[in-house]
Amino acid sequence: TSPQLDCAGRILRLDVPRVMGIVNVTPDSFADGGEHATVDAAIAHGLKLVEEGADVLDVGGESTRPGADDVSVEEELNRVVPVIEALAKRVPIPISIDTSKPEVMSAAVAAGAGMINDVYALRREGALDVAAELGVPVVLMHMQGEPRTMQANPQYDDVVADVHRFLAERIFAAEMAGIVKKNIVVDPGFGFGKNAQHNLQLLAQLRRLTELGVPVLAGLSRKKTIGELTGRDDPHDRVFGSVAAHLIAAQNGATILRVHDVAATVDALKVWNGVAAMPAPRAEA
Ligand SMILES: Cn1cnc2c(O)nc(N)nc21
Repeated sequence: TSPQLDCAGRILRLDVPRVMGIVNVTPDSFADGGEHATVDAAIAHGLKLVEEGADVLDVGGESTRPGADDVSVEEELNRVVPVIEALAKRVPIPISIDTSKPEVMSAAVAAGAGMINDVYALRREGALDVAAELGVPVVLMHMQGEPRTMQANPQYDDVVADVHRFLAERIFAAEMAGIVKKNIVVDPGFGFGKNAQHNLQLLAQLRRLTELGVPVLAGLSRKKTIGELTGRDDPHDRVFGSVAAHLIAAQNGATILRVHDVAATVDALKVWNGVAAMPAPRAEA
C-alpha cells in the first residue's frame, strides 16, 4: 500500500512529494482592515492556493517567526475557526491547523481541519492527549528554544543527530500517548533555532530523518537562509531560491513541502516527478 495520511476522511497521498500551501490568518500590519478583512483575505488566499494546485492547506493564526509575540487562545480561535469552516466547505483537500494550543486543535478539527501541524511537537500542557483524542495526523517539528529567542545564538554538537534524537523522542512520546505511528509526520524545523549552516546541514542530510519510519515535512519557504544565499532581502523575491531548496528536500526524501508559492513549486515538482518516474538503471551486467 502506498503511503498516505487519512485527514479526517480526506486522503493526502504521499506516493509523490505533495505541496502544503501556507494560509496565515495574521492581521496585515500595514492594512487596518481588522479581523474581518483578515479572515476574508485568508479565505480568498486559501482558495487561490487550491487553484494553484495545493494538496493540503496549513492555516495558522499565530506567527511563529523569530521574535513573534504570543497570541491569546481567544484571538487565535477568532482568526482560524472561521477560515477553516469556510475553506473546509469549499475545497475538497485536507486542511491542517498550525497551532500549539490544545484548545485550538480541538476547535479547528471540529470546524473541519483534518491534520495538526505543531511547531512545538505537542510539548505544551495537554497537547499530546488532545491530539491523541482527535485522532488526526500530526506534524512533530523540531525547535530549539522559543520563537522569541531561538535565533539569538543557536548551538548544537551535531545538528542532524540532535534533531534526529529529538524527533525520535517525540515520536515515542506521541505513541505512548496513543497516537498511532501512521498518523505521525516529522519535520526538522528549518529556521527554528538554527543558523544558515545548521539549516543547510539539515537539508543536505534530510534523508537521515526518513530512517524514523514516518513521512518528512520540509518548510524552507522564503526563509532567511534562502535570502542569505541569494542576497534577496525581500521575502517576496525568494521564490526561485525556495523552489530550489524544496526540490532538494524532495530529492532527499521529504514528501510534504510547506510553501507560500504553490504554483511555482507544483510546476517544479512536475519536472521532478517526470524524472522520478523513469525506470531505474539496469544493474551493471
Ligand atoms: C508554522 N511553520 C513555519 N515554518 C514551519 C516549518 O518549517 N514546518 C512546520 N511544520 N511548520 C512551520
